[in-house]
Amino acid sequence: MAATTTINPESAGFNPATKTFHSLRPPIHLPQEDAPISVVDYVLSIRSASRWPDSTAALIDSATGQRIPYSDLLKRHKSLSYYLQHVLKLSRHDVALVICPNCVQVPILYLSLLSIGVVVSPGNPVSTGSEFARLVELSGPTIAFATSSTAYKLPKLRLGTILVDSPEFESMMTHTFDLDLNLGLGPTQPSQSDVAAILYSSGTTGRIKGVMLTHRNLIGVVALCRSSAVAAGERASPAVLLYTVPLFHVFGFIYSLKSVALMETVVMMPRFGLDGMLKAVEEFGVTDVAMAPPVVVAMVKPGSSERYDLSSLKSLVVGAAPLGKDVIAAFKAKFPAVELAQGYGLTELTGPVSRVLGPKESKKWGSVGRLYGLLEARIVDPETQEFLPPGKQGELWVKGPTTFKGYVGDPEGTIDNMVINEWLRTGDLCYFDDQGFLYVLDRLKELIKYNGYQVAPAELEQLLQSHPCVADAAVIPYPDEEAGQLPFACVVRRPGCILDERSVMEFVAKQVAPYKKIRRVAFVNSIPKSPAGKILRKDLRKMVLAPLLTTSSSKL
Ligand SMILES: CC(C)(COP(=O)(O)OP(=O)(O)OC[C@H]1O[C@@H](n2cnc3c(N)ncnc32)[C@H](O)[C@@H]1OP(=O)(O)O)[C@@H](O)C(=O)NCCC(=O)NCCSC(=O)/C=C/c1ccc(O)cc1
Repeated sequence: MAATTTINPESAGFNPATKTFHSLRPPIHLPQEDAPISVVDYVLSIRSASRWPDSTAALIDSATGQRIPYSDLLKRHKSLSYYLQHVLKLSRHDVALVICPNCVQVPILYLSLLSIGVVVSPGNPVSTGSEFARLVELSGPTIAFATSSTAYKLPKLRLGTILVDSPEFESMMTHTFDLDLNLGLGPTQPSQSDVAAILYSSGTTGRIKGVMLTHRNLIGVVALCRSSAVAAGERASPAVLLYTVPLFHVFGFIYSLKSVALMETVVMMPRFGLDGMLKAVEEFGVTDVAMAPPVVVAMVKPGSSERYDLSSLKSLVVGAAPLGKDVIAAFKAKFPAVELAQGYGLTELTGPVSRVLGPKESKKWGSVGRLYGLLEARIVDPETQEFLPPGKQGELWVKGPTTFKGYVGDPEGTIDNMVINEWLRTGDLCYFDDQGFLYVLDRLKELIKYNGYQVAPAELEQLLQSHPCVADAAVIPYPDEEAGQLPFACVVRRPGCILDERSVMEFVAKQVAPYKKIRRVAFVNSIPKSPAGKILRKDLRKMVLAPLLTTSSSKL
């Protein structure tokens, strides 16, 4: 890390007077805040300035090869919007749950719901019935959109559940209604301050939280993504993107909007598999892939990708969790022509905060890039709350128009802890170097990242404690080369009870989505706690994990 004395604050974008980091990217202009436009109006206005023809493929289904050109996407969006508004009678502020794997219908559904002011609330289709019940309780949807393989898990809603993989849904998108192409939304026209989406994020308390994002927030991130595309320079042909990241989390959610704005072709894979992804890259000439670190780990394994022609590939945008330097080195050696662009983002900031841009910046191994144009940042000492200069580590705080509106049903409580004078506390331990590159070192908040998904230890601890043979339990992250971290349970058995590792894991697995499963168990005599009863996780990590790991304990 650079020493503070050698740092020129200006080259890091740091203002010593305000102790604030400013973006080094070109400024970005957003529409007037009171302009009556939705994020869809904004996306479509950018799209209409694109130089690519409407015959460009908007969406490709990797399994069937079905291609939907932009001309058709727009027609489908108009028809579906009409149907939702005039037949189903959905209106501004209604909430729609969307429980679907990645498929070509979802971006069209998002556009249509957002354009008529319906709040889109996407959830993970592998969640359990009780997890869905909690989402419904939080966001109060009137309708759900799901697939035939997920719908059975959803509670009954006022307007029921529409299956997006049904012939009926296809006809909602393709029926030629007597359309006034300008939908004439009148009073249903969303305003920028309206909530546009509720995304779900794991709370450290174990209760899932609904993160409210406004149309203004989404307009902000579409503008950020567009500025990156402009900075990256013109392409000879439209970019062909493949998302391995799910459309129900912020990374995939905002990418589905920005791809329409930039007229990118998106290849959809319903379920991730490395071979399926590489085959799709070869078959559809994919240029860019959005992914979480485990996919990079899989790609660098010897023999994993050699039989595919990946020459179309220009860049990988990697976010959702840290990427190890050894994996970056292996990737660079194996794919020297492919840019590995790390990014950093979080749901409460509508996704992107920083990213690496272009081949020169991608040489900064381990950095998650520079701040996006609309954002400011501070590095704050967690003990003293002092604002720190480049080269010093502290909690990252971020300010900008993409800061979320609040958590559903918790207007004051949680947001007050997270947002201080418009500054969002990220809960991540970071530093900026002398050129404004951001590095994420650790998480201050108690969350495990499994395959780029957040897992709250508290949620699993509550489940474990409900087992009749468990006297006490704590869950900590266990480092794993492929998944990043695994949920690891430390369990105190009740005297006289027989309880083994397998039964602990099965007990939890039955009640949670697969990514939250406990994947290792240790039996201990007690869980170290503070006098106030708080689990001393650092002590537990040292006590339980250090003997199990051959790597240095600083990695824990
Ligand atoms: C492609 C991954 C890395 C691996 O996929 P996988 O191999 O299918 O594994 P999963 O983790 O999805 O699945 C876990 C378990 O669920 C199972 N599963 C799986 N899909 C099924 C199924 N449809 N049916 C039934 N069982 C199943 C799966 O089999 C497995 O079961 P098990 O055998 O117990 O391990 C996948 O995990 C993944 O995409 N993770 C990324 C998550 C993600 O996007 N997180 C983003 C959060 S938002 C964020 O951080 C924003 C960052 C950001 C950064 C920069 C920006 O510019 C903007 C934003």
